[in-house]
Amino acid sequence: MDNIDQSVRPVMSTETVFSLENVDIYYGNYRAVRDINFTIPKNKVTAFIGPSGCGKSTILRCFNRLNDLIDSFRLDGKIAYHGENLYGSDIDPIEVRKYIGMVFQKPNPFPKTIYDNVAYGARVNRFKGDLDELVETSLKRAVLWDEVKDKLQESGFSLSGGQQQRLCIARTIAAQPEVLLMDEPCSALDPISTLKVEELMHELKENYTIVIVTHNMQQATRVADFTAFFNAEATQKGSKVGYLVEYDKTATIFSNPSQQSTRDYVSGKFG
Ligand SMILES: Nc1ncnc2c1ncn2[C@@H]1O[C@H](COP(=O)(O)OP(=O)(O)OP(=O)(O)O)[C@@H](O)[C@H]1O
Repeated sequence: MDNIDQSVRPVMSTETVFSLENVDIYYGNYRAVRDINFTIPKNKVTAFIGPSGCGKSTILRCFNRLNDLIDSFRLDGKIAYHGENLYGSDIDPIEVRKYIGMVFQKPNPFPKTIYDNVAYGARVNRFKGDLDELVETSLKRAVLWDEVKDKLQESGFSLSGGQQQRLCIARTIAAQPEVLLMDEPCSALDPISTLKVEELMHELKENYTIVIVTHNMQQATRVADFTAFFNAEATQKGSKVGYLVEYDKTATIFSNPSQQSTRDYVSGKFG
């Protein structure tokens, strides 16, 4: 088995946003991931890669406490956000989601106008500022403004898939989060839309910390500063448990990984 401890080097160069210490995640009696230790740096893009079922989405969803909505979910160990226990008894998961936004695999605009999609979170939070300005700034940051500025009152569904995904990113940004979690945000998009969302990530990381789950190796090399490779192994009970094999600069993971299983995965030998 891989020597895990030596290969999961902490990223020390920049401020840490999340740190995970001895994290185990369960769904009922089933342990989905085990012994996760690493940190997510601020204003960088971190990619999670690995074969299906190794726990990438499970871990991502822990960062904004989305798994709390699943009855059987349980987390052991600690996830800290800027040093504070994200699962502390005094932490309100709804507040957490204001700081840590999520963009999903399939674009999921609300059945509302383009404007109202972006303004939605601000209205819910009784935003006191200039709503028009917030909508415009968010659409500009999502690099969608020029394409929609003349049809803000049209339905979000009238947009193409790629535009809908950027609308969802604008909606997330409008809530003024610090972190953007993206769970395979391009898997339902055509190559041109994918490229636009990837370019967007480069721009957004100036202001946001981004964590992205992707099955697309090229995408990880294009967008991510750091990459975490997860794998899954069989347990004695016959189920599979996910674990972190290696975490490093993306260039290292793809060109000079320290673990053979990482090398095999990134070169397409399994997964
Ligand atoms: N709500 C749930 N209830 C029970 N088990 C779950 C639930 N969500 C995920 N799992 C299980 O946890 C394990 C990890 O799943 P997860 O979706 O996190 O993996 P993944 O690496 O993101 O997979 P993929 O790449 O296919 O999306 C899998 O065995 C999965 O079946």
